[in-house]
Amino acid sequence: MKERIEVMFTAEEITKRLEEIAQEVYEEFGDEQVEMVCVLKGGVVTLVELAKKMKMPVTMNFMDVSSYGDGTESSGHIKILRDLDEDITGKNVLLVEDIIDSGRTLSKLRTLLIQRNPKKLKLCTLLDKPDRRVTEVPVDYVGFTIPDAFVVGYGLDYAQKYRNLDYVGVVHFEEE
Ligand SMILES: O=P(O)(O)OC[C@H]1O[C@H](OP(=O)(O)OP(=O)(O)O)[C@H](O)[C@@H]1O
Ligand code: HPA
Repeated sequence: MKERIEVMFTAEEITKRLEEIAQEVYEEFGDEQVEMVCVLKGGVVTLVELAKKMKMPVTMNFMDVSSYGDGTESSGHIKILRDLDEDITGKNVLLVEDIIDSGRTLSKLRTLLIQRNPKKLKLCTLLDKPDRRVTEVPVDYVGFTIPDAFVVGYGLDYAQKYRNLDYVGVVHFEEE
């Protein structure tokens, strides 16, 4: 099988949407400092690109959780592989993800971070796939709502590949 990638959102469309989200975030936090928390690995591209558009002072921190193997199916388990290295108590926190699918990852992370008493916690995802939702989670900023298709690019992978694409595309699996 070989993979063919069909463009869903171009680099320009994503950039424009992230600019809009940065503006919405500014309307929420104003000039107060925001701790941007990235969920590795997929969230890293969105976090970096969004951070460049933010108008207030931001700091960055990283968590690594795992819910998927090498394929396209959720394992149903979330493992914290790396935790934040700073306390978020009393801070404005913006959790940045690449995609919400079943909702398990973000829901679990949200519960975990709320227990640490941030001043405010807002959730942002580049992509939302509501058809696949198993666990509801309130998301504050959504880049694009997409149908149930397996997508790659802009941080998202298939078997660890394609994270570096500057666009988001649907993967089609074809006979060689
Ligand atoms: O809503 P869910 O069904 O929980 O799926 C979403 C999660 O799955 C992907 O991460 P993955 O575990 O594949 O790790 P990665 O970011 O390192 O690719 C994605 O980056 C989200 O974190
Ligand atoms: O569509 C997807 N692509 C890549 N990783 C994912 N993790 C959940 N959904 C997806």
